[in-house]
Amino acid sequence: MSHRTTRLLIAASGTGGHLFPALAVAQRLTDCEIEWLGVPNRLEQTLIPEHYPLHAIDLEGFQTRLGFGTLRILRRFAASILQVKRLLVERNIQAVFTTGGYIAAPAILAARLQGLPVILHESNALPGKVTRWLAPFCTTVALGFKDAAKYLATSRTVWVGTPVRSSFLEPQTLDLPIPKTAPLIVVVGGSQGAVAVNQLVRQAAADWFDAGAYVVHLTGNCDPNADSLHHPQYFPLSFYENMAGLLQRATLAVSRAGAGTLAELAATQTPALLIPYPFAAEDHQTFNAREFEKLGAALLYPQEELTSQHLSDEVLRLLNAPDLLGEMRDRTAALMVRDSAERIAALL
Ligand SMILES: CC(=O)N[C@H]1[C@@H](OP(=O)(O)OP(=O)(O)OC[C@H]2O[C@@H](n3ccc(=O)[nH]c3=O)[C@H](O)[C@@H]2O)O[C@H](CO)[C@@H](O)[C@@H]1O
Repeated sequence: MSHRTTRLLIAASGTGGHLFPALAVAQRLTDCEIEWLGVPNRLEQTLIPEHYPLHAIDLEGFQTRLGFGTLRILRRFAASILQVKRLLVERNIQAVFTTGGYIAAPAILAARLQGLPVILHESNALPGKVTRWLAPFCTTVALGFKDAAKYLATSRTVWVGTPVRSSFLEPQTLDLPIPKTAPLIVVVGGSQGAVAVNQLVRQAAADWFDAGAYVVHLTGNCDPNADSLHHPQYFPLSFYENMAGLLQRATLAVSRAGAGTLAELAATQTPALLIPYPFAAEDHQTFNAREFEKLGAALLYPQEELTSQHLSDEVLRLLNAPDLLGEMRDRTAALMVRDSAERIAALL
């Protein structure tokens, strides 16, 4: 029997929020030959397994004002489209999948120039600029949040949720010395950590320790004070692989509102106190967080209004309200699509 596998290019780059959903889809596409498109010096260089050939293009963000330098950036952008187009031909690619961001722009345009189908996954409640501009060129735009469709009225959209790594769908064990019955607060700042949240947490944590809680703090590797708090109930880690095990065990998460982490919080039904990154493009994390807040799955705290005392009190209030935590946990169910990766794989 002759067997022809589909050759697919995945364009996903930069942050965990773009890479992990793409990896989750790739894991499900066992009968495709996958090649990866990224840029030099970003997370894909360490995260993408070797069995996906990784091609890097030199792409400068075009989040720039018109003026001096614009022409140079446009010229480089045009060159990057041609570079991807050449890659599509040389590697005999038949379809393109992208999770948005800058890398999506040359990938989508090159695919269309080649007449290839493109599936774009947009995980945010407020679709990014590249998605809004280029969605009409895509065969289908798969959405993490239902409401995002209203920004993409002229495109073909379908709600699929946001894929999480397959480890989230099975119970995992947590390899940290935390007593079984102790409340566990997990602090997540996205794939790069969140220095402002880290500071608030370090100031707020003393009361949590007094209440018997443990804290696993994912600090990222850009925080100069990451090593400044020491306590037997406190585990600071710059990056942790076993997010599934950690969030499954967590009593409560204190988190930024990146779409990737939110999908994981829903998958593990972890109640959360969300502090959106105030400088995210077009404040999109606040839009994400509102989707959780309006269903009662999380509480939202704008960073500029939050003091360490308020954070400390709010966490203690929740830890002392098991019924409320239980309700929040139940409400995350409406936000979780268990077969999100399979739905995207089916589209592809
Ligand atoms: C600052 C910023 O603009 N971030 C954006 C970025 O995601 P960014 O990567 O910042 O954040 P996300 O929450 O989407 O994803 C983080 C990912 O990293 C993983 N992780 C994190 C820490 C750790 O120690 N171990 C680990 O595995 C998380 O489990 C998650 O899968 O793209 C997302 C998708 O477009 C957006 O919604 C975010 O707003």
